[in-house]
Amino acid sequence: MEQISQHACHGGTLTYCRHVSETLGCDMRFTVYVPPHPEGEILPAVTYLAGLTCTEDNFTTKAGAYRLAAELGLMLIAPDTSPRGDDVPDDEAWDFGKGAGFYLDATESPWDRNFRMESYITGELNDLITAHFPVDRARQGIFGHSMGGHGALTLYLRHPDLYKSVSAFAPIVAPTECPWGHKAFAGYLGENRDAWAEHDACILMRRSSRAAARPTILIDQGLDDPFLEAQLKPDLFGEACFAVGQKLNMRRHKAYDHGYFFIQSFMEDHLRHHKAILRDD
Ligand SMILES: N[C@@H](CCC(=O)N[C@@H](CS)C(=O)NCC(=O)O)C(=O)O
Repeated sequence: MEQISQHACHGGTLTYCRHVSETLGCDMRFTVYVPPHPEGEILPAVTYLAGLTCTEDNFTTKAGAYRLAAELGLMLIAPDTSPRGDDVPDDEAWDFGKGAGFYLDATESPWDRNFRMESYITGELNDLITAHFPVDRARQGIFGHSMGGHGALTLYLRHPDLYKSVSAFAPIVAPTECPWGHKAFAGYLGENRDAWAEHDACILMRRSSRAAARPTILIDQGLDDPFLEAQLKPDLFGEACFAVGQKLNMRRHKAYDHGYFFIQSFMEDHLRHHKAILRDD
């Protein structure tokens, strides 16, 4: 792993990193914020998954998360949204290919060689961060925005031993029922709908048997979000949670759109949500 740059930030350090990913077959970048902490202490960590067209830098520069992360003693990890580089296949559209990895492992050619973001985030990246930063592997959470909200919800539901807390801003909750999801899943997973179902937060929630034992899930959604009706459909997730007894705090906010001004407005509540669940008992 190569350290690209390191910056003092609210008493802690923000590090931009680059490494050769074996899982994705390309160079990848990510950032890690380490809050001020006593020497030798290991810390709870929350991974943020960004949305379509984003890199590791959108959250890092626009979410306004680090002042409170410093106060709460939370590590924050911001990966990229897809494999990168000239050798990685791409699509002309902004909602498929690079910048649109959808946090799953593709099975269709030519995407299956590089587009393995689920294995990358939950495996290789997690191991790399544990090796280089003071993270408590047993106290990790995940959150995200839009496509990254889909990633956070599905990786949380698919990897319960890894992630203990989850929240999302304007998530895609039912990719099997919206145009972004149809396009991505058909491209990455082919036409097998059983494979699609494995990456749909609503279906995973309805199938889950441990909902009552899980902590509350926090979701914020702006009501002036242009993607709300056609792509995001948060009510479907509300119905799925209700059906299985999952506690859900879904908040709808008048006037807020889909962007990072919305995200930074509610960031504090998300960090406090994760800290409360990841507390050191
Ligand atoms: N294709 C449009 C929309 C893309 C979009 O809204 N992406 C969201 C995630 S779904 C985002 O976070 N964009 C980057 C940003 O706001 O910093 C664009 O590039 O303007």
